[in-house]
Amino acid sequence: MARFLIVEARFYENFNDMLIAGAKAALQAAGHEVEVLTVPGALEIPGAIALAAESGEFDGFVAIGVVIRGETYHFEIVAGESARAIMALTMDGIPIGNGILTVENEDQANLRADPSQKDKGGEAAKAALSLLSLAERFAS
Ligand SMILES: Nc1c(NC[C@H](O)[C@H](O)[C@H](O)CO)[nH]c(=O)[nH]c1=O
Ligand SMILES: CC(=O)[C@@H](O)COP(=O)(O)O
Repeated sequence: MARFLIVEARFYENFNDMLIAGAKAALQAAGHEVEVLTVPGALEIPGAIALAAESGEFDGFVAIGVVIRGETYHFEIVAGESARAIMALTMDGIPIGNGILTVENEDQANLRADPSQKDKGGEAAKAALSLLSLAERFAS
């Protein structure tokens, strides 16, 4: 059994609840323990994962959030920088599944968040599980 931390940016509650349900279901179906940590926005997710990884309390992470395009360049910053920083942590060997939706509107978010439709939360959890298996396989 491994310990997973879901780090969620609680910006759009209803979509987050669905993404978290999908992620939890996938992790618990695989027999793992899950905790959820909440941060304000997607830009805070990588920093929170870095701090939690440093603690050594968790074996893997799932980033959950929703970024919906607004009127300004802010969308590109939040979507791009959160993904870039998560990728940087992954390249340091931290198993992370990225379940941050970056969408044009709420309809797109709903379709992707719903566990009975695209289930992107579950997909991100499975990606984290896959990276954790690789980390264990290649551990020296
Ligand atoms: N616009 C969205 C944000 N913006 C907030 C930032 O993530 C961050 O919390 C703020 O800039 C303070 O550092 N966050 C989301 O998760 N989703 C958005 O659509
Ligand atoms: C992530 C975004 O683009 C959005 O939440 C911010 O909206 P705006 O660009 O209209 O300030």
